Amino acid sequence: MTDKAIQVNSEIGKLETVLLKRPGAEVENITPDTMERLLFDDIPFLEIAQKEHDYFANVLRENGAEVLYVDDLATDALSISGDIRNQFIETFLDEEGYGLGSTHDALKEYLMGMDVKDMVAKLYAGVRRTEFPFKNDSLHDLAGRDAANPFLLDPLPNAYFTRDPQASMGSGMTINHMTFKARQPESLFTEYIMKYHPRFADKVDIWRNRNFNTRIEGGDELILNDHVLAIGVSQRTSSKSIEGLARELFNNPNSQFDTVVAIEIPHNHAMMHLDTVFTMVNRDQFTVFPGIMDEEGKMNIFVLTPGDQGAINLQHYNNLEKVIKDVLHLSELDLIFTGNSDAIVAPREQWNDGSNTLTIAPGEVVTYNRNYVSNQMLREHGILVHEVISSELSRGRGGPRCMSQPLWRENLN
Ligand SMILES: NC(=[NH2+])NCCC[C@H](N)C(=O)O
Repeated sequence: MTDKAIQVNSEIGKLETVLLKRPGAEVENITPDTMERLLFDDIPFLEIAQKEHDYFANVLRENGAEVLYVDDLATDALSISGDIRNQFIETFLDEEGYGLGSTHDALKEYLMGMDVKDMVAKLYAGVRRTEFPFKNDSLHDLAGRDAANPFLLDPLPNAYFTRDPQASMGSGMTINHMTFKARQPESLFTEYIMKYHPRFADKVDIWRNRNFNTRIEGGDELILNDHVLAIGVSQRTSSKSIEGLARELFNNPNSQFDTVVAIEIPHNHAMMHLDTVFTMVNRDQFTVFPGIMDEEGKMNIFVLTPGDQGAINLQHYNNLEKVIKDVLHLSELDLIFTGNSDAIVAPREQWNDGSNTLTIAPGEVVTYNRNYVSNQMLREHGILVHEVISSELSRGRGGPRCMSQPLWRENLN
């Protein structure tokens, strides 16, 4: 591989290029009945969510980052040829359970008849039964389906959390098999972008593809430095995927990663990913939600390193501070607790992604303005905080880190 298209050797190096998805019609295709299945706690007001998202994108641009939009890249990649488009639609429909039959044929005809940009927007927004003249359902299409669901293809309202379908890691990426059906199609877009978009094709190491059936999501994948990762063992990422990824990274000559810190966190909706409770904001500073530790401050942490003949060594620890200091060779570590560890403020601000900071340079972060206690804590610890507006975006349970996929960060010296 001559030139690289991805360079992410830390969580904190100056952000140069970032991938976002502006919330679209998909967000208005959530209903009270589907909300839970679609992983939302409320229905955002799209117009305001878009304004907030544009504000976020502008803060990143003003601070020197190139902002790319995933739907634009997908449109470019799928515009390359009818064959690529055909293959994509066949896979998409097949994964949605329309491998053959009259619904498959009708959906395919409808989607392939669109302008590519509209087709991409439609796949994110979802396709309703009543949208196009629909011939007879076949038994195959109806059996086992929820007849009350007005959507033939469900909307993908979580797409604006671009962190999760994949994770940039060194010169490559993991393209993720996501946990819930509601999000699984999202990483198919990443796969096609990485495979066909001229900016990325043949320039990205794929450490793990989405065809594995064990789950992993980008919110759990933290790049602590050019050879150490922290990965959450969580509702969304299994120990099996972590082991598989570690094995690949330790044995692939293009990878420099030799240490994976697997951090077990509670399996629940408020803390679905490691980055909702633990993020890196500077070389020796991290945010932490106190609720991930027991009363004695302990938790389950496993450090994976290469063993003999492709095996993996595993060590168990329970003190997060000590492990991070060891793997990063630091003498001191500053842990900044969400909501100042207050019994009410900490869980409230964690719920609104108070720990989900996006670091745009060492000691410089983007956070939601609603988490004012955590933001104040960050400032008191010397961090430069850029606040973004957050009333509607936060209803999907994700913050600035979740809403961004760095593709290029300046290397630290
Ligand atoms: N990296 C993150 N913390 N992402 C948050 C994703 C939130 C989204 N509603 C989900 O449940 O999947």
